[in-house]
Amino acid sequence: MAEKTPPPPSSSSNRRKARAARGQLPLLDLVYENTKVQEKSLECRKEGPWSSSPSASSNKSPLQMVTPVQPTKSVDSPPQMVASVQLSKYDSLGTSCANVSVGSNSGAAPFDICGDSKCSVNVKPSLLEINREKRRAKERSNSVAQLQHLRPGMVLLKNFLKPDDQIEIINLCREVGVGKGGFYTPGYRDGAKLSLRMMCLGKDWNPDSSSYGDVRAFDGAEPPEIPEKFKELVQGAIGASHEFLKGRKGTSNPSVELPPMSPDICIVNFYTSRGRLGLHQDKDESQDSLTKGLPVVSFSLGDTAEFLYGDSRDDTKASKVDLETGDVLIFGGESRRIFHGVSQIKPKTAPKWLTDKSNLQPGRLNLTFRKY
Ligand SMILES: O=C(O)CCC(=O)C(=O)O
Ligand SMILES: [Fe+2]
Repeated sequence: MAEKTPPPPSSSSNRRKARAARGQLPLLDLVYENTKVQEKSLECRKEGPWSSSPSASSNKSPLQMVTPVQPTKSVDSPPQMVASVQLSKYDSLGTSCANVSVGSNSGAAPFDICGDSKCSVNVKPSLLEINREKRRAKERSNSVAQLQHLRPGMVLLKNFLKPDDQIEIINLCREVGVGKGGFYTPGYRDGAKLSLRMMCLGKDWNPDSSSYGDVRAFDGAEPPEIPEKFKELVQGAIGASHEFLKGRKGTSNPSVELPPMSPDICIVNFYTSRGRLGLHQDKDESQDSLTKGLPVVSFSLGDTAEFLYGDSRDDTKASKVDLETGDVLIFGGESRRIFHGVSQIKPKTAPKWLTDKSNLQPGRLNLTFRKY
C-alpha cells in the first residue's frame, strides 16, 4: 500500500512528528497520535469505545511488541461478539471507558463496526437537524450517479453505490470483520497505535513491512476472501467509468486511460471521527500491476471524508474532494501513483437512513480494491 520506510526508532511522539514533517514516515505513521490515558477517556465519553484513536502507550519494550497489535480489552476494544447475543458477554467483562490497556496479539477481540456505542449519549436531534437530514435524504434518493473526471486516470462516481448495496457492504464487512482475520488496530513495535481499524481481504498488507503476504504476521490468520458481491460492484464501477470516458472529448480509448482490473486485494479501513490518513502512494502492489496502471477502486460509506490528492506529499498543494457515502473513486493509469490521504472525517454526516438500517458506528468505512 504505502511506500516502505524503516520502522520508527522509538516511541517518542516528537521525533515521529518531526520525521512526519520531513515526509520520512510511512503512511500509517502519519496517523499516529500519542494520546494520553486522560485524553482517551474524554474521547471515549464523546465517541464511545469505537474510537479509532490510539490507546495509551505501551509499557512493553519495543522488542516485546509484535506488530500490528490487536487490543484485548481497551477503550478501543469492541465487544467480544460474533452475534448480538455475545454483546452481553462483553458487558459482563465490564469494559468501560476508563479501562485502558494496551493490546497484544493473543486473545484478540474482534471489532464490530456496527452496534450501539456504550459510551455515547443520545441527544435528541434539533428540528434544524431533522430538516437537514430530510432534505439530504431526498436529494440523495432522487439523484442518480454522477461521474466526474478529476484528472487523467482519475474518476469520481458520486452516489454510485445504491442504498441496498451500501447496506449489504456494511453487513458483509461487519460479519467478516468480527471473525478470524477481521478488524484490528494496526500498530508498531513500540506499541504505538494508529487511528484507524483495518482488515485485509484476499491478501494481507503488513503496515510495518509495507508488503503483502498470505497470512497475517501477528496472528497467523489468513485473510478472508473478497465477497463476490464486492467484485461485481468493482466491475460495475470500472465499466461505468469506461462508458463515461468514451463520451468525453479527447478520450480515444478509455481502457488505456483507465485499464480494467480484477481485484485480488481489498483493504478495509474504519475511521472514527478522529481518524485520518496521511498523504501516501499505494505502491506495494506488484511491479506489473503498477507499471500497467491497474487502478485502485475505493468505496466510501458512512460519514463524509475530506480526501486529498496531488503530485507530492505536500498537503498544502493537494486538491480536495469530499467523499460521501456511496461514492466510488477510481485512480489508475497515469494517476495510479498519486499521493492521496484523508485529512478529516466530518462527524454526523452519514445519512440517517444508512445508520438506521445498518447500525454503522459513527465514522467512515472505506474499501480499496487492488490487483497485486
Ligand atoms: O480512506 C480512503 O479514502 C483512502 C484509503 C487509502 O488510501 C488506502 O487504504 O490506501
Ligand atoms: Fe492509499
